[in-house]
Amino acid sequence: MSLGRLSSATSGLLVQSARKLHFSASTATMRSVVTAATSAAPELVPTPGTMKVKLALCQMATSADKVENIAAAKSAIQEASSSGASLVVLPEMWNCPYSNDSFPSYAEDIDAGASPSAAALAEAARGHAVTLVGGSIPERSDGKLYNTCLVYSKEGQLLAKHRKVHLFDIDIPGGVTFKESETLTAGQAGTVVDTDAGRLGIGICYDIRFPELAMMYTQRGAQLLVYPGAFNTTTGPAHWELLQKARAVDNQLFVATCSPARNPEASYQAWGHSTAVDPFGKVLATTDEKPGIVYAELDYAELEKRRTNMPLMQQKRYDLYSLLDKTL
Ligand SMILES: NC(=O)CC(=O)C(=O)O
Repeated sequence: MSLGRLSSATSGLLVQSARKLHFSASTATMRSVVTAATSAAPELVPTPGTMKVKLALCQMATSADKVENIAAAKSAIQEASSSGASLVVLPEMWNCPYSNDSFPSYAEDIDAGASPSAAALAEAARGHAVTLVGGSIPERSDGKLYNTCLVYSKEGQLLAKHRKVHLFDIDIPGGVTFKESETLTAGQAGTVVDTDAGRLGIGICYDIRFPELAMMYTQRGAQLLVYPGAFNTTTGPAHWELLQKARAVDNQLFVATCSPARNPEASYQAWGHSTAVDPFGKVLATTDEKPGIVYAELDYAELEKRRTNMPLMQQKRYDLYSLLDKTL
């Protein structure tokens, strides 16, 4: 399945769901609402064949020096590959400090071929023959900025580009205040991509808080959800692991996150704790806030096992959920 077809199919799914919601809301009688709701069960795309994958989550130290950050990314990919990883993940915003002051000046135009960060990722993926989920970088496109993740094949071919769809705009007094929307624009589509390391659903950081996105990826047959992310010292201890376990258990698939290491000098204190969770909610591997690489062995046969033991997908009451707001 090509990226284009998967991407447009996924965004098609979004549009389709929106249409269904609109239809239910504008229907006058309960009878017609019931008709709409009973046809709401989504088509489930089967997961691809099973395989075992060695995953590496590169919790890089990042600084204000882009050249240094690119060199650090290359060296982390090389180390991960030398340790036998076939799937390598980088953190959110690995080429710059995580701040609205930095995003515009570090942004690169990927589509115009003017992106030293993207060129380095392609070269490293090809040179070390790894599937690479290249964290994210600020992308400039048509006068707008996006928080963008690039996925490369082991031949160095760009397979997918995911722009963070849920921007991180929060205000927790005494904790953390951040408004990505001051500089960034939200992406408009989800991303499911077939790779040599399985079918991946891609989200970036705050995207993990939205179960609907993960659920749609699951319906498209994803085996692993990958979230490059930079939670912080307020939300990290409270929600980081909880959300990963929740997405894994709700959807009975693997979840992986990759954070930058904490930089005590930075205005934004990243939580770190890059983690891999299995379909039963078990933490396979994790770390603290310091730089390092987290490795995990993923066996996609686990999805089938857990989904047979506990057939949640078949037991869902799609016929009921969209009626709850009418009947409660
Ligand atoms: N940085 C993010 O996008 C998300 C985050 O820190 C949180 O959800 O908490």
